[in-house]
Amino acid sequence: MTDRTVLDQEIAVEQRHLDRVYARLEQLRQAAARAERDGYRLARVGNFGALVERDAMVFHAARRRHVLDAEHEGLVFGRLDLRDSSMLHVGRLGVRGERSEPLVVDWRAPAAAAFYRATAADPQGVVRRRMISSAGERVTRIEDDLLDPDAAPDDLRVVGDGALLATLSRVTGTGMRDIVATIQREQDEAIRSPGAGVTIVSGGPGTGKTAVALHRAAYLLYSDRARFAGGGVLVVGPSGVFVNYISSVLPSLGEDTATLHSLGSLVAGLTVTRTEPAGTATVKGSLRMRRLLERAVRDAVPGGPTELRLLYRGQLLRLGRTELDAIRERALPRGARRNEVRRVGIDGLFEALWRQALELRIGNLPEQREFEDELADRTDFRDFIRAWWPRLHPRHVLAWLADPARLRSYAAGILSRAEIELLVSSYRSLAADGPSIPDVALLDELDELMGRPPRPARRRRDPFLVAGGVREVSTYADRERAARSAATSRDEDYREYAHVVVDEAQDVSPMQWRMLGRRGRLASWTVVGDPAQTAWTGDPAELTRARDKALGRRRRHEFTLSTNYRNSAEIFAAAAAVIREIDPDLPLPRAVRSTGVPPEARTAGPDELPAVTAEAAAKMLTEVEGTVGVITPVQRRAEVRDWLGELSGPRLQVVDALQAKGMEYDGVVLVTPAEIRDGTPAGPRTLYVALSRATQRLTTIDLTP
Ligand SMILES: Nc1ncnc2c1ncn2[C@@H]1O[C@H](COP(=O)(O)OP(=O)(O)OP(=O)(O)O)[C@@H](O)[C@H]1O
Repeated sequence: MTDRTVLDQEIAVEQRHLDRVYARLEQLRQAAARAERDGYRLARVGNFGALVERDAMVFHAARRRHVLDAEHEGLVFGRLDLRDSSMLHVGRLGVRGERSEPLVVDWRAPAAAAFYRATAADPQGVVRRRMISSAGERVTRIEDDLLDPDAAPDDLRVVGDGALLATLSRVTGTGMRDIVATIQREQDEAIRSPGAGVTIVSGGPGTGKTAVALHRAAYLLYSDRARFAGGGVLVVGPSGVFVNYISSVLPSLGEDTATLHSLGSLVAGLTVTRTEPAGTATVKGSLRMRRLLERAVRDAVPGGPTELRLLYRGQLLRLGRTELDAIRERALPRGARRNEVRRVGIDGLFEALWRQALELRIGNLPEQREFEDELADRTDFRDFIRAWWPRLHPRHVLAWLADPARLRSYAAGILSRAEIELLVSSYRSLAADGPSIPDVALLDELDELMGRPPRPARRRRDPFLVAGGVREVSTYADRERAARSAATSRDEDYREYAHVVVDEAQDVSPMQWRMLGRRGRLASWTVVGDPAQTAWTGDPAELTRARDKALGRRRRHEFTLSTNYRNSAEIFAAAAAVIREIDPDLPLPRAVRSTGVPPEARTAGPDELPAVTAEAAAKMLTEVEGTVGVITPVQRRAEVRDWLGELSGPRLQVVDALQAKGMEYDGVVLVTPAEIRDGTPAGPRTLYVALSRATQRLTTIDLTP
């Protein structure tokens, strides 16, 4: 028999199984819909037993239907033939046959772990591991690994080669793909690490840290749904571009309850995408900013009244700037929250005015209480209060920093002169540009420092109320539905996540760790990152302190990934050379795929740069089938976008070197790498990131010296 015939026969075997699975799925779908209808009918019987029964039925039916309805590209992707002659198929969800026999085992179930972990050295009872690729409902390809030849029966066939490499050579789409069919052993160990505590995953570029973080979120939701779907899983990435890129992975794994945010959108009501040069971001990320902001929130409102004048029973009551400042400062001892102690400030005014009225011996002076009521009724007094002690929103106070004199006075003695000037130049354009990503953590800090004006408590809707206001007794089904709807209707400012996943953690600044910590007080954590890629150039001890505080004293589990699945070996060699210059001993991952095409290095004079960039991008679009990223220094992004106007489209994206964090493109055109390297102290690391984004082709364009 030829190899081809054997392969076709084996494909036919798998096709029969897949047909059976799809037929069974259709049956289950119909049964689930029926059960859900019947379950609700049972509820109308109204006795307790029927309610419990209905509960169980609806719970299973509703959940099942939701899972079954999801689209399942590559539903079954693996098969294990075991030493004891049994066999199982691994897929995106578990499916049982009519006699409850497992037709597919969910990839997250313990029985499926061997699919990812077995090796020839440690076969874990697996004789043959088979990877099955399919398009829609058709099996297109199979690849086998014979892990335990001694235990293989004579008729066991082994076909195909290199499933992983075949997957890695696929073209990149606009969104990241799941890797569920080809998770590697070291990755699997991190994915299935215990749900409690802190799981820390590190590794160089392209080692699958993001992929691991997302598959881990899916794994946790599967392994303890009540806890993680109920409390919520928050996934945080560095930028909006990145969050967009990863947003389809969890849904493709059948999980749609996790909440994804970038560091610019974590605060309710904000969607900030503007990055800042690493130097400025480092200053804004320092814990010292908290002290600066503490000064700001205790300051007088810019443009606010500097004196209070009231005509009272023919006499002038007057408080000048010094008295007003003293009243404000007394009402705001350190730690007091400005929006919450407004009443104390107003009482201070009353007190000072009353004392003055006594001193002036105003005739017919009423009781102090009545005097205060009279003032409180007066429009001019109320207008004064609104101007002197307004309810402040964090963005109001941030806007105060646009005034260089104020900013300098808040920062004096806290930041160095050079640091202050970086802030002055950044905040000068705040009104025009809006806040940047590092500012979002400052806004969150201001929110905490100032507190919120007391608001009447909102009544919460009780998800367990059934018709007529009766509280449901048996609640499995409702809890399940409530958990799903909780994910969509969770308060924008929700802070009680059960698990927080932080990607690109090396770039989370101390101030950003504080912002994350506020949302993860009850959470276990998965933190993934690569210290070598950091743009943070501040005090490392400060960073460690802030991070440890956010993560708490929970037990830590550490994992390191060692294979670069993204870059061709040729491209990673160029990136490695840059990081080696500043860190010769850094352990680097191994790139497993070679294309034979080295990166192309071009140069251009300043005048030619626009044309050369456009030409290189156009060429790149013809050389690769998938996506092209044009990566620029932060300050050049807007102009490069203009240069490429006509080329822009779904396949081409222009990002600055900071937005490129975590991203992946088939082809990358890197504009003026020397400017990225030399621009800031974090330059070489930022360039290392930019150079390690491409899967197939890389072109660099530097200015001619
Ligand atoms: N086991 C795997 N099978 C197939 N593809 C994989 C596997 N692991 C990682 N990849 C692919 O490698 C690429 C890099 O993965 P990912 O973006 O998760 O790496 P990373 O470690 O987060 O990288 P970086 O630190 O550079 O941002 C992605 O395209 C991912 O799908």
